[in-house]
Amino acid sequence: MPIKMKTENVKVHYGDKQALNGISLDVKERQVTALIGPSGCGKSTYLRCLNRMNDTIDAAKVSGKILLDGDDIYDPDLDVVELRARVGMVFQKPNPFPKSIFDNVSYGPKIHGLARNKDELAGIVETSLKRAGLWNEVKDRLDEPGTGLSGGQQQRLCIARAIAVSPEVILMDEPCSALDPIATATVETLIDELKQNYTIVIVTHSMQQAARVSQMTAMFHLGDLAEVGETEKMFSNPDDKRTQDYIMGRFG
Ligand SMILES: Nc1ncnc2c1ncn2[C@@H]1O[C@H](COP(=O)(O)OP(=O)(O)OP(=O)(O)O)[C@@H](O)[C@H]1O
Repeated sequence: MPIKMKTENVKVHYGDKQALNGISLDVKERQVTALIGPSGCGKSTYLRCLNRMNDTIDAAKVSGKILLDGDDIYDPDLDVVELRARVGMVFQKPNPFPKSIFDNVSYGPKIHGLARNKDELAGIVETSLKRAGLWNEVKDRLDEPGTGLSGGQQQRLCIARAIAVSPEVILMDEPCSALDPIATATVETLIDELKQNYTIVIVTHSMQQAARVSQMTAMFHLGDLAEVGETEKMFSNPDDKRTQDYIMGRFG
């Protein structure tokens, strides 16, 4: 698979504290890359580098190179709003807007001018909800508030919202941690389907989830990239002792 995003020697400081010590990692196109590692090792910080979400944290200073299709995402000519449409994000806690199901999904396409008229907009909403595996459950109540859905449905709504602006990459920060096992299984199946069209990077605390959904796994430890490799190998025969210890449950 070609490389979709490339990071070279990425360092992040929060004030005096260094959270990432120089991460060089390639994210392959149309694959799921899982970021694993003990709490506080820098997984979310790294994820936020990929669409410049760390810009929104005053104390955060990012250095190093971050490339999307070979282009520097810190290029001054690059529009960060555009970048975040290309590299979308789904958060830990489902966070639908306090608006209707329809408006939650149509908001992004509207502000990015992706639809020429109402019918086109409705088409984008339908396609996005279908891709997120939510259409059948909500098609008769698109005017109802998104916040009235179950947790698992809300998370799929947030995934539909991310998909609606036709992203190339979707970043997911522990997207199932607030969901029950059944909703988790639904979202995991969805992630597996989404990789046909999108490049996905997911932070997860669940080794089982990483093993189930990802093709590549990157193991972080104290701000370093301990090891990266094919998920199958990482979970059966890791090279790094820190990975072995972590997946055996010895720390974290
Ligand atoms: N906004 C912030 N301000 C200051 N320090 C921060 C901030 N966000 C994260 N950190 C620090 O940076 C380090 C890495 O945090 P990060 O959240 O990236 O780790 P993580 O691996 O995602 O952790 P977890 O698995 O617990 O979510 C931690 O020491 C954390 O305390």
